[in-house]
Amino acid sequence: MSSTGPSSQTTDFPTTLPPDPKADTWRAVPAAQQPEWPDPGALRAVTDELTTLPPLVAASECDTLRDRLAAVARGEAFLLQGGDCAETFDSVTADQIGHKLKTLWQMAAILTYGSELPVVKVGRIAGQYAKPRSSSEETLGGVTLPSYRGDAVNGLEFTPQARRPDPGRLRQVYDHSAATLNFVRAATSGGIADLAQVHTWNREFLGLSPAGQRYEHLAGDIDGMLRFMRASGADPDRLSPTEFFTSHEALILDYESALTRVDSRTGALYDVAGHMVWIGERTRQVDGAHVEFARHISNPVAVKLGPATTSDDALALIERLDPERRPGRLTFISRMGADQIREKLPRLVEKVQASGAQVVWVCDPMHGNTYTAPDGHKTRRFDAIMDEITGFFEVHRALGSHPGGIHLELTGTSVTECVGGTVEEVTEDELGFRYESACDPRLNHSQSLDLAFLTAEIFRR
Ligand SMILES: O=C[C@H](O)[C@H](O)COP(=O)(O)O
Ligand SMILES: C=C(OP(=O)(O)O)C(=O)O
Ligand SMILES: [Mn+2]
Repeated sequence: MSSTGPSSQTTDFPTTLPPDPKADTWRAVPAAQQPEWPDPGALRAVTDELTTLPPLVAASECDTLRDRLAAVARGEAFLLQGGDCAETFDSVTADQIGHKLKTLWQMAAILTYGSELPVVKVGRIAGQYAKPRSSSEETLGGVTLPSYRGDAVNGLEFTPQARRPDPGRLRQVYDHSAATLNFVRAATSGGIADLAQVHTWNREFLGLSPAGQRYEHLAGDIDGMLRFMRASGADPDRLSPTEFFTSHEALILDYESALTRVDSRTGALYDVAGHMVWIGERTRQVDGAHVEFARHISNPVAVKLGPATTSDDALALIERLDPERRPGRLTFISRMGADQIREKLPRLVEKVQASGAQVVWVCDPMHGNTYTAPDGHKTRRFDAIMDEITGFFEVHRALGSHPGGIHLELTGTSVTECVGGTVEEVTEDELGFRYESACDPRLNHSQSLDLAFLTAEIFRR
């Protein structure tokens, strides 16, 4: 404790201090996809309060993630990033969060074995509450209302009251993120899941269906590795998958900047609402407000790159977001679609390689493969998702770059939102059984593990 006592403004403990004007330079620049808050005074009251609240994550944890991502950029680790398209306040329960974590741990164990690399685990979790939309309005049965923009902004229910943007929700985002993060920290540090336990869960999963037998060779190899470790005196039961980071799309800049603080150790700015933040395909304009905000923070930052991205766009984003070329600072998440990745990704990778910049290359095989099923549900085919991942590996292998990771929308339960799967198939007719997503279709537990085994097989080929 500081010698001047607890009332002092500084302590020996590294702290984060209130925002600095650099957190607000985005206000002078056009910002896409911002809610039309009906009452600016109410918004101001909430963001003023948010600036006084404690950080959700520590700046030093963001630095640790940047180090881990630097290893990914060098080809020495693999990133698994996943979670809901849109978290909802109602789904902040031990069950929902626990199943999601368990699914990510299980996938990470499979991918660690497949890639022979450490897997960096990052959730789309504890802050993923805001959605960019293709259209700002939705029409149902002749009635037109504002689109749902995530629980951070309005309610999913199709009524004028629910769809009215309410800035009080931003305070609820903070509270629900804090509760989620608290549970995640307890679950990851509480020793719930060591490597052997996670592998037992994977074995149970494979035992559930005859189709699971197709992954028997991989599971058997992992058994052998665990036996080998025990025999060599390295106790796998003590290898807990403890390290876990949070991420979300930094979309609503009033919220993100209210939670941006100065790190007293270094004077650098950090967005303390999550360890890593990304800029979406709809808000990645080089001269736009989201890039302007992100360039001032020291967190690891990612940008989604859709099929219209030019190599000049990619180079300009590097210049703007990572002028100092800090290892692990910048991740590019391509989301081209299975039918375009082999054509569109190579040029971007080649030009970035030629510039000498080192970024982390990640594949989001979800957002370029969305279609509407005959019954009206938004869905994605498991085969197309796997095809985009396969194309991503092919492109990087051909160019000598590292396929650094995968970014997925998934849940830990048995929802029926994506079609297909090789272990437990979901058909288009079954989408209505358990379609629970508030926005985009997620892989369910079985499809997520299926994808991890297939990706491990790609590594092994
Ligand atoms: O999650 C991503 C976007 O918010 C989502 O894909 C947009 O969906 P929309 O095209 O239905 O607006
Ligand atoms: C909005 C999203 O993706 P994109 O910006 O790539 O469309 C998302 O990740 O949910
Ligand atoms: Mn989505």
